[in-house]
Amino acid sequence: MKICLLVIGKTDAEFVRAGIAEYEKRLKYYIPYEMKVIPDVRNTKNMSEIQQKEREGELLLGQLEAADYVILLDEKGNEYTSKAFADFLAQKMLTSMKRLVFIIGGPYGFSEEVYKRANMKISLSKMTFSHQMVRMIFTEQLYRAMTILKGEPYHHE
Ligand SMILES: C[S@@+](CC[C@H](N)C(=O)[O-])C[C@H]1O[C@@H](n2cnc3c(N)ncnc32)[C@H](O)[C@@H]1O
Repeated sequence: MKICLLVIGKTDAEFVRAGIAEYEKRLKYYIPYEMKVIPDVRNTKNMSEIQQKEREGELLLGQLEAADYVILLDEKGNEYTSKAFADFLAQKMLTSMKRLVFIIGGPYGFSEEVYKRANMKISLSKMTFSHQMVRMIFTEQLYRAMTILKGEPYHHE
């Protein structure tokens, strides 16, 4: 199984880029992983919030394959402990699933079409993070999950 993280727009802040790069490097020892960046539509046209969400939604859906299991990172999703999230990933790895796709929304969240396509929603907290920060926090949680599954000490440090 491969894990794909779909995000919208380049990572602007250098400290976020550095954090993502660090956890991506570590994660790749455990599982095939890639972060795919969808172009930020804000820079191309003067769009309303709804138009932007819909266009981003079309671009996100265009990246998906029919067999993908799609999980939205969303404040209104189910909350997991890191251990429960690791167990969830372990279950998915036991199946014949080829690709598990996590998606982080843009500044205004997801369009209705994206919500309809999703298999589930996961919340990292009840608080709202910037879509840029979420990519770093989530990459760290993926890495943490892998170390939990391998019984490595990172989770307790
Ligand atoms: C600034 S937030 C968008 C907030 C928007 N008002 C909404 O209703 O979703 C941008 C993206 O970051 C992600 N995000 C922010 N906080 C999150 C959290 N606590 N848990 C999971 N994802 C979060 C979501 O993917 C969200 O679409």
